[in-house]
Amino acid sequence: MSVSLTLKNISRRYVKDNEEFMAVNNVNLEVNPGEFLTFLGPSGCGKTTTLRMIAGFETPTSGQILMDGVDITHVPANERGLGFVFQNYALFPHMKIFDNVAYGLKIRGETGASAAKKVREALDMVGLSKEEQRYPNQLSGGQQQRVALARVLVLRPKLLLMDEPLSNLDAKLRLHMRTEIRRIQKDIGITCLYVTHDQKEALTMSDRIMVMNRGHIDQLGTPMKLYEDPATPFVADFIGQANLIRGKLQSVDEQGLGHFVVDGQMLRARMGQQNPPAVGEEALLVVRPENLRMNEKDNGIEMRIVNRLFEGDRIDYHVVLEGSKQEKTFSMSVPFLPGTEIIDIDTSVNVSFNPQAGVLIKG
Ligand SMILES: Nc1ncnc2c1ncn2[C@@H]1O[C@H](COP(=O)(O)OP(=O)(O)OP(=O)(O)O)[C@@H](O)[C@H]1O
Repeated sequence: MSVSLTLKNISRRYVKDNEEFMAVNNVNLEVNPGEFLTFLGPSGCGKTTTLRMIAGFETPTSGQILMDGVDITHVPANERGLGFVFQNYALFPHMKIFDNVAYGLKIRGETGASAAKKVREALDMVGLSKEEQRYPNQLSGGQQQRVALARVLVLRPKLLLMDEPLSNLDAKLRLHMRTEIRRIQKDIGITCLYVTHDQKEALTMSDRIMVMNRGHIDQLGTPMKLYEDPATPFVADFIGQANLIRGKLQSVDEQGLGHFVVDGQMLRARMGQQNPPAVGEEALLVVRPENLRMNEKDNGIEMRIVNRLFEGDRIDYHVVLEGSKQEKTFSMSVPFLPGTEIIDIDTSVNVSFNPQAGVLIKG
């Protein structure tokens, strides 16, 4: 059983330092049944507040929340039938894993054989059937996190809400748990809303990502769409690494490529679909470090290498536009393969890219 969720013009106002501000500002969202949707953004952008309003722990200042078309805006949290997993997943240390998972059912008055069956099913979902007689401190951090998930899943929630559930785990375990959580969510087919400030986590786990910036949605889309066609400089910079190069859009040719002038030099790039600039306007070219090439001439611009970082599998060159008013350093990431030529700092190079690998946006 999976449900849809709709947010209609949801806002939340708070008072901070005696001033009112919008922590969440007019958010509209349709979450599809069975979807894994992530709220991504920097600290303070309103992710947690949005999730807490869906959970029923906060009341929106205005707007509506609908589950399968039914208005739940004012339904108390414990009547919404949702499961919430926090980053602090304190298990009861004196209770066996089985009892930790059974606890919620017991509170509801469900005990006996049917409750035990549900507990075993939940433990099975998270792959911990064999551990039911152990205590939390006998399990690894990742296993404990899965118990926390089982404890929520045993209640058969209609919707799973997760707020930074992996942030207390070490880096390696975090990577492993990304795959685990996604597998479990897919197996059950439950609709899931997930909060993180980690863009890699969002990219690898989500069906769609809602990028939040200062209380509003900057962009909503699939991970690939956000990466390839960012709507704003903020999204371009927050998702992956991006070079943002300022210039002016001179014209758009019959292939749909924008002709873009940067310090008197002409470059061609794809027009952004989400937020294209107008001809004659100042605009930004977004090009990823891995898409820049050296000395291939076509669609290139003269730059000077100012730094070089060896990263093992790649070399990261920092380059600047020679004699430009743009004092920014751009980044070019070149795979380090056998025979790769190493270029010295201070060398002038022609830095180019395939026009399809650059995108022009307003900014
Ligand atoms: N109860 C509250 N009273 C006043 N301000 C609040 C309250 N809760 C949150 N805020 C403010 O609202 C803004 C959004 O907070 P929120 O916790 O939703 O952000 P977030 O994106 O989840 O960030 P983080 O990742 O740091 O939790 C922040 O500026 C925060 O300080």
